[in-house]
Amino acid sequence: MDPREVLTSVEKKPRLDIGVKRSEEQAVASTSTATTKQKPANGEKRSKKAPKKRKQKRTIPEPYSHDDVLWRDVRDLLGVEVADGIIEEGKEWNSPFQHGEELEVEVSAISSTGDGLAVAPFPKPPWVVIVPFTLPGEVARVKIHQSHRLHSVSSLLEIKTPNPTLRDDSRVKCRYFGVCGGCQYQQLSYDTQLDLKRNVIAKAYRNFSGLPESSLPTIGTTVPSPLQYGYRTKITPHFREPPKKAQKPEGSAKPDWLKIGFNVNDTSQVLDIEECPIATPVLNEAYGPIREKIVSDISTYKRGATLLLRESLPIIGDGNNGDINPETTICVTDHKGTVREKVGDKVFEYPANSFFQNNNSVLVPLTSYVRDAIFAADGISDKPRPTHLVDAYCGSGLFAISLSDNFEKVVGIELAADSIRSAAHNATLNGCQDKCSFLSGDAANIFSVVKDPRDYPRDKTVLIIDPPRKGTDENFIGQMMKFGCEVVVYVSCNVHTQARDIGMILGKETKDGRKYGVESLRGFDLFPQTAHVESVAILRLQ
Ligand SMILES: C[S@@+](CC[C@H](N)C(=O)[O-])C[C@H]1O[C@@H](n2cnc3c(N)ncnc32)[C@H](O)[C@@H]1O
Repeated sequence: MDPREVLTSVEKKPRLDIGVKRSEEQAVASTSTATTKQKPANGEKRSKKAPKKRKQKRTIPEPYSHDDVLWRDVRDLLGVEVADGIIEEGKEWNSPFQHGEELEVEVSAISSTGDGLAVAPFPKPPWVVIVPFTLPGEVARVKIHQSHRLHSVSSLLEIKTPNPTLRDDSRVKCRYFGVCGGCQYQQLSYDTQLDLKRNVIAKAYRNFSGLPESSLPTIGTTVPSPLQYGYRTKITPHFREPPKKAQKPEGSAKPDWLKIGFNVNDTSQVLDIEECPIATPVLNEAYGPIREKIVSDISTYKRGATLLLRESLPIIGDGNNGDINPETTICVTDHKGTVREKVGDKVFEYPANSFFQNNNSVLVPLTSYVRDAIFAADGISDKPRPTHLVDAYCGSGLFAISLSDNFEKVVGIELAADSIRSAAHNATLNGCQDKCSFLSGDAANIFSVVKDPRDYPRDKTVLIIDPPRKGTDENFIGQMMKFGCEVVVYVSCNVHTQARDIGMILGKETKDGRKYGVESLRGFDLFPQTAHVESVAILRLQ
């Protein structure tokens, strides 16, 4: 069954007291963090009593950003024709709500950003209210705190009628859930989370690829993360600078103004957080003493700071120290330190402040899936077996090195100088330095390096693209089409820019007039309990 059907067409369910009790607690937290009555966070100017009518910023969101994705969902929920009609009349900024207004709404859908979406109740004009931490079918009391184009953002005061089919609050493992902006889905079953993520991919391709549904394969079920809590190997809690009139803290007690943690949902206020259940146990153990040290040293900080906690295998001597006990891990906090991690039988070292995937438990399933998909046609079609691998946006060499056993020659390219140094070092660490080379520079430069078909025969070459959230660009895609290798794997942490790029790729032809088709498309859950999804598309020349 299409997960959307489960999640958007929910019959009314009887009110359940258990849901009400939790939401009362949550209401205290949500109201206390989202209204102007609350003391401002450290370093922020105290706002005077909020005016009833706030000047509304009329900003159109950056394409493919979080706000743009939300906007598409708002437009879909109102109905594209209705929304476009209001835009034509120039009334799309006329919010029917006052700042601070409280009302009851019925949530009818869940957005790709993980928020509940409700249509403003009659007699309000067509308008959407965004209600965080709620599910389709739930009736909630909310407080409006911002208005944008055809929608207003609210904070949740109380869930009056929970959706008992989807919600089970006993699943929630974090005491900050419902206030912290980190997780959206702890109240859901893990299967529902995976279904929702599949639906996000479907919507992204509908909204951003420009491709007819018939040109895409059925989107596969989302591959689960082996760990659903305790998986994050990196966290970056932060705190703000002490307020000017801050008293020197007495003894070891943490002053009230000092909040060390993550942002309150949808705000820039810091929520004081003592533990994070999605982070690994090693990070949580290290975090308590780190917090205590900050409290005792706080008078030495003139500014705020972002902490870094990253799980690592111990590195002894030059790092080439043979067998590593995978059970023993440490927490690296030095931004300039080195982190060591094992993925399957490969070892990776990288600078603590550089990019590496944050959920180690799912990296073997992810890299094995990519390998199996690349060789899926082997022995079935008359095409030659791939022998050469080009890893664009290679970071510290995760894909290049993990898959190196399956190829004769591998090349990676990466913009960040320290990551590319690590990739070369990792090739040596794993004994594949003779077949792997790594180049520093913009990803598009790789095509001038692999252009000689004697070095990289097109029919035996695979290209992996794993760009940052903004996706790749026209220059890269143009050169990739001229290169025209047999298989392309596009891995992305932002399925919306991936959909845009794949739409572009499918609209172009290689030099010899061939086109790519999408052979498979599915999500990987690198971020359980959150609305994020990693999307993997396999493209093959037709
Ligand atoms: C999502 S990460 C993927 C890294 C690697 N594939 C991995 O999984 O560990 C994207 C990488 O692209 C790099 N990057 C960003 N812009 C780039 C560009 N124009 N050319 C090459 N690399 C780039 C970033 O530094 C980052 O390491």
